[in-house]
Amino acid sequence: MSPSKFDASASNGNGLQQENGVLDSLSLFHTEKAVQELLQQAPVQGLDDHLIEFSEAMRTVAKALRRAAEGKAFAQAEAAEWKRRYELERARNLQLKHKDSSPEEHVGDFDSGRIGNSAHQQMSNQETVNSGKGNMEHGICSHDVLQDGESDSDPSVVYNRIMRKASFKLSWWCKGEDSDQHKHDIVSFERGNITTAERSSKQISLKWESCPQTVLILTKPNSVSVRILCSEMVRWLKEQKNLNIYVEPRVRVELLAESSSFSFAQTWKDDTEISLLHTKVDVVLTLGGDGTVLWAASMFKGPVPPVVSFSLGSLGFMTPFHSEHYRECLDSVLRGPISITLRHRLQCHVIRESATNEYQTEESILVLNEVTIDRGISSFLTNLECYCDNSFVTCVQGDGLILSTTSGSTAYSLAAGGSMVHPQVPGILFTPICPHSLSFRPLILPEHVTLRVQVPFNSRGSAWASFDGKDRKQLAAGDALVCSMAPWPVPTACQVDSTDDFMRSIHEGLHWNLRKTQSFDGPRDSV
Ligand SMILES: NC(=O)c1ccc[n+]([C@@H]2O[C@H](COP(=O)([O-])OP(=O)(O)OC[C@H]3O[C@@H](n4cnc5c(N)ncnc54)[C@H](O)[C@@H]3O)[C@@H](O)[C@H]2O)c1
Ligand SMILES: Nc1ncnc2c1ncn2[C@@H]1O[C@H](COP(=O)(O)OP(=O)(O)OP(=O)(O)O)[C@@H](O)[C@H]1O
Repeated sequence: MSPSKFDASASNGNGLQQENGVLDSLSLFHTEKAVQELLQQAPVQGLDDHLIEFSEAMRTVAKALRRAAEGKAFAQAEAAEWKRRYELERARNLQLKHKDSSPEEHVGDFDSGRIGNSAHQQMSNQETVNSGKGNMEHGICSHDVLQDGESDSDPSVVYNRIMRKASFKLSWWCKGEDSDQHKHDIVSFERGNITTAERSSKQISLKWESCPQTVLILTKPNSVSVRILCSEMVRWLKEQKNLNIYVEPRVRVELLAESSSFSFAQTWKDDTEISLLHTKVDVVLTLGGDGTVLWAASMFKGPVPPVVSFSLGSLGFMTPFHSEHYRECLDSVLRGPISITLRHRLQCHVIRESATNEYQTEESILVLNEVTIDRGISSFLTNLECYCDNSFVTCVQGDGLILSTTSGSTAYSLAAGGSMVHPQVPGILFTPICPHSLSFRPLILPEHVTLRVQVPFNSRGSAWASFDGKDRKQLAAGDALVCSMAPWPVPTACQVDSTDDFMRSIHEGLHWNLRKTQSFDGPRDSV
């Protein structure tokens, strides 16, 4: 036995306090490392059976500790979300209190109309608070007036400015029913009788309760046609609709290079300002292909304003609007109501092996299409242990695994043999990539599960996770990726409704089931 192996087994023995059943986590950390080192060494002839048993036990302990770390990570995420809600609520109460004490001032502010644009080339760092009546009061989601606080740092900021986010209401829309077709405001499961009358797959409709005032335009880079359309659209939105317009810093530079008259276009300076965009922007417009929609979604790490996507790409699965008709389309969107597809996103946490003791995860990443765990440049099969709510699912040995949303079901997952699923279906697709097995079929799991993909210690190589095709992260042996449905979907505006748009996309974009119709001419069933 080599000296290192001897040391490892010795330290393992010391670290386990088996007598009273209490595990010293720090010692375990070293123990686990030692076991890994031990396992990485070539097997020695006649290795003691007890040592093998012992290393198996160590693996089990390591797994248990990792699960505890993951549980903690989720608890932290949940606590952060509750804290955020609490702070919103507190800010709202403070504001209401303030309102009560000086009603005229606010009525005056409210009536003063749109925001002055001139001084706002850069988005201010102001804290924006939601004075709405709580997220769930009016429906699935409802926004109310937003008010900017004061900034004492930036002299270009106009003080006491009211930044109002347009308020809207989402409701189920039952196709074929008369009246004004806008039915129940909110799904309720608290009526005593269980019915399935209000199915989640019904069309969702967005009705503005106050006029949208601010749009964010995101564009595909390096495209002449996109650049031309963007400057035309920015001008039209300003001159005809008198809207506040945000663009990316790159786009603002391009606009100003074209004409200094675009100085009204606002932008942001840093990530903090990007993180506040959702509190200011009423509608997001994308000019590009599906990649631009993914880009838009990735800018919002929390709630996402309604997204209206103009098609200037090759496929355009999620871009239903034709850019030639942008005026009519925007007229109708700004007037409302709009049919909406609520596209679910997945929230992914990478949990490092070292997090076992540190109880830490990296910042979570939200994906609109999918997270892929593949073998990267490694020539070995992936070896991915998969768990669903802690139940073992399977071990993926092949090129990798795709965990996809239903929106992403028509992207990479489709290419790997997964089903195409209507984007309004709340589920998570579990699609292997080139599995080296004859019996591995893709799965679709319910929306509420938590999936964990673990690179086992005996894996020959690392795995790589990529998020909507971007941000590759290496997963070494012992690392895990934990994934569940995010609470912030991406509301995308439909051209007709979510089913019609989906069908049109699979027919026009993918030529689904295209076949020449068989002629009547020929043999027939005899009667
Ligand atoms: N073998 C494959 O099919 C494959 C391989 C890698 C990545 N992708 C997909 O590309 C996406 C990234 O897109 P990108 O535009 O940044 O990269 P990209 O420029 O390489 O485009 C990928 C293609 O996928 C299409 N696409 C993207 N999302 C789609 C969706 N939800 N439904 C139908 N088609 C969709 C795009 O229109 C584009 O034609 C990834 O999320 C992944 O789904 C697919
Ligand atoms: N605003 C943006 N900033 C940076 N990158 C972007 C932006 N919008 C899109 N991209 C990236 O540019 C790439 C191409 O974008 P997009 O998919 O929209 O165009 P396309 O490839 O021409 O269209 P299609 O996907 O329909 O073939 C994508 O990888 C996307 O992530």
